[in-house]
Amino acid sequence: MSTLLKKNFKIGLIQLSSGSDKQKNLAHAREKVLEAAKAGANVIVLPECFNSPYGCQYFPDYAESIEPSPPSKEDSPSWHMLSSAAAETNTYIVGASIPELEPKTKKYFNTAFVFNPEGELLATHRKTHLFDIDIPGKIKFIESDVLSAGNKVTIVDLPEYGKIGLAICYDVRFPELAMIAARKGAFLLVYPGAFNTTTGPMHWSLQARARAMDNQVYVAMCSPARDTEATYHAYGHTMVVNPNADVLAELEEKEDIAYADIDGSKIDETRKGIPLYTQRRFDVYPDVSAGKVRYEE
Ligand SMILES: NC(=O)CC(=O)C(=O)O
Repeated sequence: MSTLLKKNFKIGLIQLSSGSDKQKNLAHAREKVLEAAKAGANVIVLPECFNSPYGCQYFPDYAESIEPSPPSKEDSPSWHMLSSAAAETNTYIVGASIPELEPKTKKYFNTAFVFNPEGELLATHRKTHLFDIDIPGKIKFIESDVLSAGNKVTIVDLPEYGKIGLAICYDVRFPELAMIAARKGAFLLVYPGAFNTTTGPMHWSLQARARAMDNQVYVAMCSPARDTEATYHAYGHTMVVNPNADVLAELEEKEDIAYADIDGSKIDETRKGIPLYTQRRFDVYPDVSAGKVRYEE
């Protein structure tokens, strides 16, 4: 058995097609979770903003409050759908993400959840790096016009399997989060994310493979399906990459589910062949996981 992963399992990533009707989005997401579980997935991932279209103009209307925990069904129907689907299917669900309204501060966040097979919430992650970019003539998107940023590295212990690192979309461009999670023992980094048709072809696969290669861990990136009628055109290409940076599964742009086997021996084999973990020179440069890190396990 692997040093990091207690038991091999199948991951299912749902490249969900969502529209403007939240109730329909939730019902549809639930159906797809049942489908993935029926196909044998033990850990199921949903994409960034699965209960709404992706765009700053939508966040306030679709936002839910998740405090106190558990929230009421009225305050957070998405939370309750994820919890009951996890319990019904006996799976772990990375239910990511939804716009969250923090009642106390009236701030909005882009928040992902992890539920266990009993339907209990194990962790939340608020997108830590907001998607503020301006590529002239191509795309301008300023998430910070509406959203506030989370402020921690999120590492979640799935008791049956081991630790995963969880972050959202633009977070993947900041290798520090991945390095910290991997050095704290994560075997898999999960990124629900909605790249677009400009940045997706440039960097989606490169980011996934780079985070996997640098850290010798599995990486799972889960996108919404592309909707060309929407204001934001998601790239799609949901993918799973192994610790040697090989792409194990990749979708196109339409709705579908990607499956991959997560095998602990592949991590050990990769790290034995190329032993980065014993060769780092922390006498020459600092270890980002050793300093003052705000993280949650
Ligand atoms: N949507 C995002 O948060 C990030 C993205 O599209 C990109 O980094 O490119």
